[in-house]
Amino acid sequence: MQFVTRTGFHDLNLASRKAEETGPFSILVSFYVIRELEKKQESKFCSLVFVALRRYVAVAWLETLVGPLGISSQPSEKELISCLRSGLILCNVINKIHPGAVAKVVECNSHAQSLSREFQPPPAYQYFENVRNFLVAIEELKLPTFEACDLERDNLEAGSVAKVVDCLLALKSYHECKQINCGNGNGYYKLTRSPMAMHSSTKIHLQASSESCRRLDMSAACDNRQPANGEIHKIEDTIVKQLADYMVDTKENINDNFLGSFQKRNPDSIKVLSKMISSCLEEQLQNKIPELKSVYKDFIKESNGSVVHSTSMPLQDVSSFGQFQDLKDLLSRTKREFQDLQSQLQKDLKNIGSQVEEMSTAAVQYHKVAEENRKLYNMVQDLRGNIRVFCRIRPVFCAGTKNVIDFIGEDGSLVILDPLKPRKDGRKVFQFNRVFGPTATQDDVFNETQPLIRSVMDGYNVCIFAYGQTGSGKTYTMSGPSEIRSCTNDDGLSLPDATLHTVKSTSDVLNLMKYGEVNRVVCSTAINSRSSRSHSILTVHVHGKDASGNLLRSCLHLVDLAGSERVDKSEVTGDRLKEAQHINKSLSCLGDVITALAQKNSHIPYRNSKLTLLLQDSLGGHAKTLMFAHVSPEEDSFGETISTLKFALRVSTVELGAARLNKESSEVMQLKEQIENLKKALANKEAPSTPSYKIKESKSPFEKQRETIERTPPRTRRLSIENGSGMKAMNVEDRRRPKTPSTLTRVMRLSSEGKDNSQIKLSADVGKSLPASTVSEQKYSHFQDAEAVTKQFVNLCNGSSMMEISHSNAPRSPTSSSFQKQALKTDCRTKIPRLQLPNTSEPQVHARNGIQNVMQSLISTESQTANGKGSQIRKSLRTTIGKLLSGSGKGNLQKTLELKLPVMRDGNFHDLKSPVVHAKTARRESLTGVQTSIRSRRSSLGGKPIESSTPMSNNRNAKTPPPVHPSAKTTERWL
Ligand SMILES: Nc1ncnc2c1ncn2[C@@H]1O[C@H](COP(=O)(O)OP(=O)(O)OP(=O)(O)O)[C@@H](O)[C@H]1O
Repeated sequence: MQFVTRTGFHDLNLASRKAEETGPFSILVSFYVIRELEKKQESKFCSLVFVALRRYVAVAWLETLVGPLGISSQPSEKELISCLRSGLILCNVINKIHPGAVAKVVECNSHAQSLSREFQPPPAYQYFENVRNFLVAIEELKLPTFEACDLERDNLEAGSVAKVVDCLLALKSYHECKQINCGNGNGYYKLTRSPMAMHSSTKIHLQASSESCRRLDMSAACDNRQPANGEIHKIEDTIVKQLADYMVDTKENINDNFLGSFQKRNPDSIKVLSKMISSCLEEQLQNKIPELKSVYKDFIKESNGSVVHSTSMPLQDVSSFGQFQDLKDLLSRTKREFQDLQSQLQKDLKNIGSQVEEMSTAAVQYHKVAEENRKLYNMVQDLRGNIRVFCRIRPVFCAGTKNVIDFIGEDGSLVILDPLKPRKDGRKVFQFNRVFGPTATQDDVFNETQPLIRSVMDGYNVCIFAYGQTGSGKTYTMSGPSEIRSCTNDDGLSLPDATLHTVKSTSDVLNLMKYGEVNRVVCSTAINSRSSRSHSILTVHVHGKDASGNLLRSCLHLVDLAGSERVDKSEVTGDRLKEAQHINKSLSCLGDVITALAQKNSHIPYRNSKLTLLLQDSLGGHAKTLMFAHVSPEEDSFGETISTLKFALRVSTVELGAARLNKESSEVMQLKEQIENLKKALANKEAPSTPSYKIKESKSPFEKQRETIERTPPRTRRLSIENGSGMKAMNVEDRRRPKTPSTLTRVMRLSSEGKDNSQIKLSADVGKSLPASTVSEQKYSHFQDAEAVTKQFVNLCNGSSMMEISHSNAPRSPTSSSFQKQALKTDCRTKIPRLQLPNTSEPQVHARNGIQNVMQSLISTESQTANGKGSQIRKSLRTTIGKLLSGSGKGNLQKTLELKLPVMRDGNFHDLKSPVVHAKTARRESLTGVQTSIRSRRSSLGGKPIESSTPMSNNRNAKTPPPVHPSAKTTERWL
């Protein structure tokens, strides 16, 4: 507002002072100005003006009771105090309101005189008595009082007159209230207090006296005045502006003329102003009371948690009201702050919630990743073939013995404390795949071990061995808590050599274990009362077929090693001492082997002890190996414990390579069987005493084929499953002889029995033309070349590497065939004796394909054995069989067909399965656009199809075996 901006503090004082000096109307004007100033928070100015206004009101009221006071109607503070100093007026006033309130009023003889002699102070004792009695009466009425000395001073203190005025106005309100309510005390009385006093007051007087009827004075607090209408509002603004301008302009000269001149200039405005101020006051009074009532109730409610039930509003004094306002402000401020805090809290909670959500998501992902890591780690471990190491700690037997085990982690960590060192320095940390504490049960151990046992059933070799100090619980782990051992061999049972027993049930295995334990020497030492004096190895061989007919061969070694022991501790002597030395020695050898394996040395000293020799396959092969490292937790075993754990750590670093599955597909098994049969047949041929091969009269296709062969001696192709020695007999001419296609002697007939035409039966009607109805293009095809057969053979193989076959570079040319020596190994250990096959000298033998050729060779060699000429195994057959046995060509397994060939067994011919590639034929046809004719032939190496009638010289696919030194003994291994 213009006025405010142009009015400083000095101006406010001036306005206040001048306002005190103006008449009633000017008071109203000033009051209005005050209201406006209050709006603009010019509180000091307002307060000063308001103090003056109240003083005038009080004086006016006194005069209505006791008549003229002899001072002006708008007296200064000093005038008022001087007037009241005798106390006579005060006593008269209160006696009028409350008769007898001051029983004895000291009448001053000179009172009348004093009225005429203004400003003459009466004797002190007089007014002192009166004032004191007045104050007592006021106190009894529980109205605001003042100090008697407030009337004594000539130099008035700030606020002292205000107290006197407050008291008078309170008395006035009381009087009015009493008049209204006829003295029943339940009404309101209006209590006013000087703004100065309100601001300085700090106490809240919550008095709900039934006697005192109190009312809140709204005049000082009202800031809610609303103009009656828009016109008034405009005029009001104009008046205020003019007043302000005037006051500022005249500054020092605001006096009684102020309003006069103002009225002159704005005669209508004065009327309006008067009306406006009156209505304003009334409105304020009427409107503010209920509003404050509710505010007050709210305040009480919020402060005390209780609701004030009263028909009349409990009154406080003015100071209480001021403090109430302050508290209200404080409350609203606090509310706002609280709301801010609440909203901030909500935000923070929201943020925290989202952060927690993020963290939980991250945690879930972390767990997933951790789980995946664990799987991958295990996978890597599997691929590397590390020996798994479990550590088991047996319980402490002697209570009170210090335990060296400090911590056992779920993740396989183990912390050992050196008893001779302080805890901080003596901690040694180890990490294994799993650590079983003293409370772990056999079930716990078994649950962790079970997957390995399952692996045995899947065809893997598994070795589980228990290592550790004597008495640390190896036998307990491997055999369980049942203690069925016997130190003696009373029943005479002895197992001098290990033998294999067929077991059909678990009890069979347990019985065998019992046998082993009975046979095991156990004796008492200073460390273990039932100390095992030997290693115990139980091997379970598993042979079986899975649902697909694949053959599984695996074994499980359960090794309970004798414990390493310090003889000074075990206190053994004599034979026990020797046993201990042997035990320690073999364990030391085991340690050497482990060290060599861990360091990947080229030489692994397996042969240094029977133990390591026995465990060779498990430690250096492709088995799955698990070690249980056993430790005793006692303090005095600390040295051995550390040694065991270090050894176990070294073991855990040994890489065995990926475990190998010992599974043979049914096709491979059948092929092996064929080879076995062939070997037998060849052996029969070779044996000089063996009678010549007799062919029974039979109407079977193969018998017909054999008859045909006899009638028309075929140009057999030399086939051999041979070793290098077979090359000695290789005829160079034979090797150079070109491959000659045979006449149509072999017809493949697609079997319609198979689900997908996957079986082809070979008809051995050599030399016979098949009826057109059976030799159709769909059902028959030529078996082109031995290599084609052997390639299919390879395709059928799913990777057994346990067989060893020697081979030489045999020629492809279909020359006279003969079997040479062949060496066959299974399981890398079982060696099948080489077969020496007789050579054939027949130059014009028809070429035979694949296994069929082998059969033909077998048949032909029957009559040619006497010639003593060595036959050759074709290089291609050998090579492909080699590949087959080394496991290549798995991928085509699904597309392969099976060839059934008749083989001779026990003097009779039986069907023998051999593979052919139907899919390959189809592919060839699709690529060349030429359908495979019965009469067309094709080199297995991709040569062009040739007619069966093509002269031998035209066969460009014929190959000559490379020259080989006769003394060469080349063997190749497929592992
Ligand atoms: N986990 C276990 N809980 C309860 N007792 C156990 C445990 N491990 C071992 N023991 C007990 O400790 C003693 C020694 O165990 P055990 O004979 O298996 O030790 P060891 O390592 O095979 O000894 P040694 O090498 O001398 O043959 C036995 O009495 C056995 O019952």
